[in-house]
Amino acid sequence: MSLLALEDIRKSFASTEGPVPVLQGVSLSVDAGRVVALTGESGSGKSTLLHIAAGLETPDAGRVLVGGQDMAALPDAGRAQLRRGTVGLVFQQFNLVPSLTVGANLAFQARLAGVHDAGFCADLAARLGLSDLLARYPEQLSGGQQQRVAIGRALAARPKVLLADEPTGNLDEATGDAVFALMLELARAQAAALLLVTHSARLADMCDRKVLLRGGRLA
Ligand SMILES: Nc1ncnc2c1ncn2[C@@H]1O[C@H](COP(=O)(O)OP(=O)(O)OP(=O)(O)O)[C@@H](O)[C@H]1O
Repeated sequence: MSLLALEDIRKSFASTEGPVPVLQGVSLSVDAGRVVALTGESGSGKSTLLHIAAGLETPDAGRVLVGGQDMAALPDAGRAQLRRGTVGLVFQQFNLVPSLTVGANLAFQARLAGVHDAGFCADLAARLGLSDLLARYPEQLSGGQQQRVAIGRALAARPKVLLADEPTGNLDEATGDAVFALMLELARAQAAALLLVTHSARLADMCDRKVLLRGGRLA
């Protein structure tokens, strides 16, 4: 079954010259244990599509199904619960909680979802090279360290659907490759659906499928 299904998604943004269509009928599904790379040039609408998949933005038309459930058909509380328990997000703004340590940030999503596992969290921290930073606060981290915390926070909650927008964009090549491989390994091991945006053809080649967004449609 598709854990994530986007059906004929359309989205325009208002501008002074009138509405600008960004997504013009995008359909995409990601099955359990599969990793799909979303590519496309800057401004092609990749982040917009990911935000819609996450329920953070509403499409003008089309449906988003998570685990077979239509996001728009759920009441706000149900949508929030689905997002908390099922969907993991790694976005370009890392949205770490500034008042919490790295360790508490790593555990944050898992605690919200009611699946916190201290051992798994510690293992993730080690694999992400964060073990020595657990007592620090986000403002005391580099951009790449913050990015790894955001990835760890999402992975620690063992989401069934993981959406990631250039998740290794702030990391050097060797670190980025290792972190990318970890995301793929866990998604496959946990039978999660992973949809990620990447500008790297090399990283996209490591995924099960590559899709290209161009002219508002998937090519
Ligand atoms: N809230 C908004 N209001 C108006 N226009 C927007 C808004 N969000 C995105 N856009 C426009 O929609 C288009 C797609 O933006 P989006 O961020 O989805 O592209 P992208 O493919 O993720 O780009 P990049 O690779 O540079 O991150 C762009 O032309 C952008 O200017």
